[in-house]
Amino acid sequence: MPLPADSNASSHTTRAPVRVIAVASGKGGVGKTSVSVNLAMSLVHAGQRTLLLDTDLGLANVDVMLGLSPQFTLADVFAGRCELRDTLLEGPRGLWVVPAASGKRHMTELLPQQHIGLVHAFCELDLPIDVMVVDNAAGIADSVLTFCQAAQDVIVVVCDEPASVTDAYALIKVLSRERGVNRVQVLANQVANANEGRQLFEKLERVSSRFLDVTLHYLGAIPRDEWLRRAIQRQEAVVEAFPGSPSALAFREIARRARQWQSPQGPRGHVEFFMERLITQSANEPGHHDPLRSAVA
Ligand SMILES: Nc1ncnc2c1ncn2[C@@H]1O[C@H](COP(=O)(O)OP(=O)(O)OP(=O)(O)O)[C@@H](O)[C@H]1O
Repeated sequence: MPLPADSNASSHTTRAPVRVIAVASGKGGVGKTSVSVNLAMSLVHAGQRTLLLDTDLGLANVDVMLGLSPQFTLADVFAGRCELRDTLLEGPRGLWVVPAASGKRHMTELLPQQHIGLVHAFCELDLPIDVMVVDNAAGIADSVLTFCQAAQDVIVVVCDEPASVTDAYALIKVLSRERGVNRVQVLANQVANANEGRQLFEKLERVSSRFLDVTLHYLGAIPRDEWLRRAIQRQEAVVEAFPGSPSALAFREIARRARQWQSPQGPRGHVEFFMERLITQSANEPGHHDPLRSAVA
């Protein structure tokens, strides 16, 4: 897959930092991948050059949801069979996708340095992108925490199930206490009405503000929508397949809000610091090396 013409041509320019949005949920099956895919696609519709990164190294499915057939995945990169740029796929309307690998259990057991190496390798890809949406695995594994910590914004997806709310709280708790994340966006999915979404948020907010040093923002709600299921069956984003459906309209509104987020004033942690630094540097600088390879060596 050829990279865009200017992907290696920024040795003298300083680019605006790429906005990195991590999507996580705690509990599995709440709609995290649907949110990642449709948020990324809505950002593309809004003219943002977007990369969708699937980091669910155990149960990847971004590529399946978009009907893409990867030749290489992150599993091949870690096994030394290809470079990170070889995994890049072009999805609908120029959305860039980096697929993970499904069913490779050992991929879930990577070392923290390898997660960080991966983050750095992405920075050095130097793709001309404005936004990177990171679809995380369910749970609170190290990889999830690292990608959320490295992102400027974290979206936690919840739905109206007790386990979803308690697992979302558990995720927010470790992000806040162990990784210094102090700002989280909450997105309610599969809601029956707007009230339900707001109530879900308030439930989480009440307990978080009491016990944690973190600010939760209500990003909004995506309705339970049969059109979204149909889109999944067609292996398309609902915003592409059924742009007038209730969930597609909601995703467009979420993307509009996400585009208005202020850039953070300063680096939040060392991973973010490195990301911002590396993204604004050229990949062609003398002494350029492949941090992913060093990290996995
Ligand atoms: N807004 C919605 N309306 C209707 N159905 C939905 C909605 N969101 C998700 N679903 C249903 O939930 C299923 C799981 O969604 P998805 O794969 O996005 O969840 P996930 O949290 O990424 O799961 P996993 O943790 O297994 O990766 C979808 O196949 C779809 O059928």
